[in-house]
Amino acid sequence: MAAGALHRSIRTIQLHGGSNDSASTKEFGNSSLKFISKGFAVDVKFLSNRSRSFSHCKMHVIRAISSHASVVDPIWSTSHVTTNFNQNTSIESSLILIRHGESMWNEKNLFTGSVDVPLTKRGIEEAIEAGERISSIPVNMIYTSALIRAQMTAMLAMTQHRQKKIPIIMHDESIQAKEWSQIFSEETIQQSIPVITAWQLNERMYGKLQGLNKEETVVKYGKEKVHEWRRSFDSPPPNGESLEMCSQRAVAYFKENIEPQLQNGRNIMVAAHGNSLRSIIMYLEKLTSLEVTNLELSTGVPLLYIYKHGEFLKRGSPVGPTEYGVYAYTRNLALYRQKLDEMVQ
Ligand SMILES: O=C(O)[C@@H](CO)OP(=O)(O)O
Repeated sequence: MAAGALHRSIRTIQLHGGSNDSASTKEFGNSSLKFISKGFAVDVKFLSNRSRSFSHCKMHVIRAISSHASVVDPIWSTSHVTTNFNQNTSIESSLILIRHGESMWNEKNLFTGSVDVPLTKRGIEEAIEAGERISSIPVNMIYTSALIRAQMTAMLAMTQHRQKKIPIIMHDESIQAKEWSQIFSEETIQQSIPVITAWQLNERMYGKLQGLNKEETVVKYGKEKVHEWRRSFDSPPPNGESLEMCSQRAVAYFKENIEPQLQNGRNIMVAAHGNSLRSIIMYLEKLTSLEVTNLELSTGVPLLYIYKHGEFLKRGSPVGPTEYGVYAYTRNLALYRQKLDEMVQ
């Protein structure tokens, strides 16, 4: 990333990050400060520290290194990633969406929602197979929900990636967690992929249906009612979230956090859930509330979108690294794959 671009992005962090970026206040008396913010290791020098508020303090960014390692991806070093902060409309990036592999409650046919259940052996295999399918598609950053089934899926999928970078979960829950998970080798950072976890991408909260058997629920409440709870846009299950409510947090998160990364040329994988992804797909494909009722997502099947000119172009699901079709979609994908091929020779 060009230095100017990096500085602009840090300024954005100051403006929008504010208190979330809470640098350790005990360091405020110093004239300089190091901190990690939104995946950037930042060195700053304070020009004025009269304000006690971090977000209002005037500062000069001396150095900012991406701790979101693969943002500056060596394999992409001559590509658009280095030049894309100037709103270049030719920027193109890949977005992979993947619903987690089969979970232990999918297997038992129980409503799961916000309950944090792991993958079955089959789910693990699905995640690995998904990884093979996307193994030649660039991934610079990963977003997952806060739930283990999505996180397992992302991690297992990345074991198959030909780039061989290591996905590392970013811990932003406290200043200490941030400090204690720092990496001190730039080379190691470059070999890592940041994994951002966000509760907003969690499965819809299924209310009083959580833990109930789906078939038994149909017997008790009728097929129509249960279908309405499961697939309608705006009818919430008892005490739970409707798809619309789930969409209010998931799509808002996508727009605020993921879309800007795509706009900056970063290739993203999102590992999440049937309904949080349905709501995101509804946004990407501009589906109506009626159309989304027919949208079903299989476990462990990755979906590829190309982001270009502010539009999301659906590219279906890659079949595998040996399949040529998907890489012919765009020149960048073909070049990326070619570089991977050259690396193994
Ligand atoms: O139980 C759940 O949390 C979801 C996804 O598995 O089920 P449904 O398909 O009914 O939305």
